[in-house]
Amino acid sequence: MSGSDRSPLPGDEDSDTGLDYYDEEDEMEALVELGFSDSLSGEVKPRILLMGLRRSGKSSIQKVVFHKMSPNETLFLESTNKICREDVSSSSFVSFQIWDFPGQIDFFDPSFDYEMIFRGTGALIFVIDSQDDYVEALSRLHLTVTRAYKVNPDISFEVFIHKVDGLSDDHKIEKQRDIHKRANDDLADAGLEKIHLSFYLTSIYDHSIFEAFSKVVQKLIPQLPTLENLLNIFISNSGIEKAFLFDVVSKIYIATDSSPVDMQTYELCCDMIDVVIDISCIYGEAGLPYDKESMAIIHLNNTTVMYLKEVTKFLAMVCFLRKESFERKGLIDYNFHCFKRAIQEVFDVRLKVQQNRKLLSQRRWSKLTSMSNGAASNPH
Ligand SMILES: Nc1nc2c(ncn2[C@@H]2O[C@H](COP(=O)(O)OP(=O)(O)OP(=O)(O)O)[C@@H](O)[C@H]2O)c(=O)[nH]1
Repeated sequence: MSGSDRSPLPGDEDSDTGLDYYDEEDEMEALVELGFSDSLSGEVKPRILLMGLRRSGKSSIQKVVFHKMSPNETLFLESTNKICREDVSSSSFVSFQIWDFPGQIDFFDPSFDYEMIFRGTGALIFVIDSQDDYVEALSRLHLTVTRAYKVNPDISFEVFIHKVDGLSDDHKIEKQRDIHKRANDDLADAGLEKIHLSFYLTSIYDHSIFEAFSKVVQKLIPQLPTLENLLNIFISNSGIEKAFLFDVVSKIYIATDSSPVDMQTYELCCDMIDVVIDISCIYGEAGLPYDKESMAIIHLNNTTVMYLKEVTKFLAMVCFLRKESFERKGLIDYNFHCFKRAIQEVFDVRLKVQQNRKLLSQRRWSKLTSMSNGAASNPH
């Protein structure tokens, strides 16, 4: 084969630049496709949409989870009448944009560019008020999901069956079953059974909303399997029963080991984080309430110990273990040290990838603007 008819190889002088250029463009396309880039601003953040009928509880969810608003204060929230965008960047792992939509969106309104919005979306949370009649909500859910899926089939569709605080346990399960069945039947009738909807029972009056949000956010972390593996290795080497990696600011857990999570354990973790921050604020030295030295041990009863340790500026590991295992604290601390170093590496790689993507995005944007300027100055 002559040099001219073979495909260029990565060692060839010219092809190197060609391949680089191709990769860059390709990666940008992929990023925009996957919804990880706001190509105009150069920002690289997954976008989470909060949608649903009026008064279903969207703004309350956002305020309680990300602004520490107390649930009772949400009674005074005014209706949202335009899209509210917010950046959530407490740690490198919990970094995304939330878009809170007004209740009534008209997909036929030409000023609402839903194609652009869905193209850049990682997760769409549809909130249904479980205390209200949900027939209209279900038809809106169907319309929204089918429109979004056509534009971007990679979106995670999350349905929050919300305000379940007013319902008995039996009633909650009954509602979930009914909503699940009707929503999936509607999709099957439209020949779209391949669309997967995840359902959560939520309320701002307990921890369920934080737990549900944790699961939504985890799906947007590409490194999740690595984090879970590291936690699995850490707990099995240290005799620990359950471990979580928490974002201390939002109390969203970004990963846990592969054993199942129960609500009570999750609530205890949230309470422990609150206690640590509160005590540190009241009795700690001036400065940040959470830093490299942050650590807490709580003996729950005669058999279980909770152990919290700082991992990074915004992340804490909270774990549960038996008292006998805690007697080997030296071994746990050694394993924790290795775990922390590994997390730091994952963290650094992620940061580098994010910076590179941002750079690529900005470079591409300036290339596009210089091309359009050139076209404007040269009409031929
Ligand atoms: N019982 C109960 N009430 C809730 C819950 N979440 C929100 N609410 C109440 O629901 C009402 C409406 O909440 P909003 O957050 O304003 O609803 P929204 O969906 O943003 O409304 P629009 O901006 O009009 O689209 C408020 O009075 C909240 O206090 C919940 O989990 N349980």
